[in-house]
Amino acid sequence: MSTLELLPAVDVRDGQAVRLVHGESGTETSYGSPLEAALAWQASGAEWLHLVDLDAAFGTGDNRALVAEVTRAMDIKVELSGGIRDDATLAAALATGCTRVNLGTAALETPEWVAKVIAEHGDKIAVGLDVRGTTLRGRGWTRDGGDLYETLARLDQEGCARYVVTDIAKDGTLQGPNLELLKNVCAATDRPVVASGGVSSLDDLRALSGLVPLGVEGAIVGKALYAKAFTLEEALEAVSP
Ligand SMILES: O=C(O)c1ccccc1N[C@@H]1O[C@H](COP(=O)(O)O)[C@@H](O)[C@H]1O
Repeated sequence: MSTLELLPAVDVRDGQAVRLVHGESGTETSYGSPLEAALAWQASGAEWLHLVDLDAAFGTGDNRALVAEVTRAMDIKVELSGGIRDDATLAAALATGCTRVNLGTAALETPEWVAKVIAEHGDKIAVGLDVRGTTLRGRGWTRDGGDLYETLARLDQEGCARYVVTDIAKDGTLQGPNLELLKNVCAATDRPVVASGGVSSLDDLRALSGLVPLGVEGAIVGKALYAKAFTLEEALEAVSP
């Protein structure tokens, strides 16, 4: 059986590594230098880094130079997201050498552009499906963007390689992942799914590992690592077969 991939998260706001609660602006807890955080996850054995420019996602500026510096400093694979919405921001993101980018708002607001870049870049493009219930949210999770399953069907048809599914109600809360949502998404698509939101314990990671046969490929872990609920080494051990 394949091993669940773990993607420690570094979300950057105003130059700092932060965690939010429910993705809401103003709920930040700061954890210092994004580069130091990323290097620490790499040193602890991470194979992936999930790196988010939150200011670009919220439209409150950007941390592009900093996320590019962090990406270039990594020897591991980087999934880069936040504010990648047009040719210029996509080109800049890919030029960092990241392994793939994660598109959120663009998949809701400019579907023709997203279909074009999926066709051009294949599995370098993932789409972030950030949901409340079954309603997608964009622009820093502040605006509704349509139905999850209708959008998923459209993106599947366009050849989207992978989805990063975040339950906003769980994100940053340490309440456990939404396993029902993940099962439902896996039932609706044959593409790999990266789970995001709510991981609080090693048992949560074991539960997500149990969904690997259904199509869950990986899990983003944020608050639990920063809050020291467990170490990354313990997490990697927990998901190893
Ligand atoms: O990761 C977060 O906590 C988060 C909170 C609020 C908004 C976005 C967030 N993260 C990620 O940002 C990208 C979407 O950016 P965009 O819409 O393409 O500009 C996506 O990966 C979200 O999961």
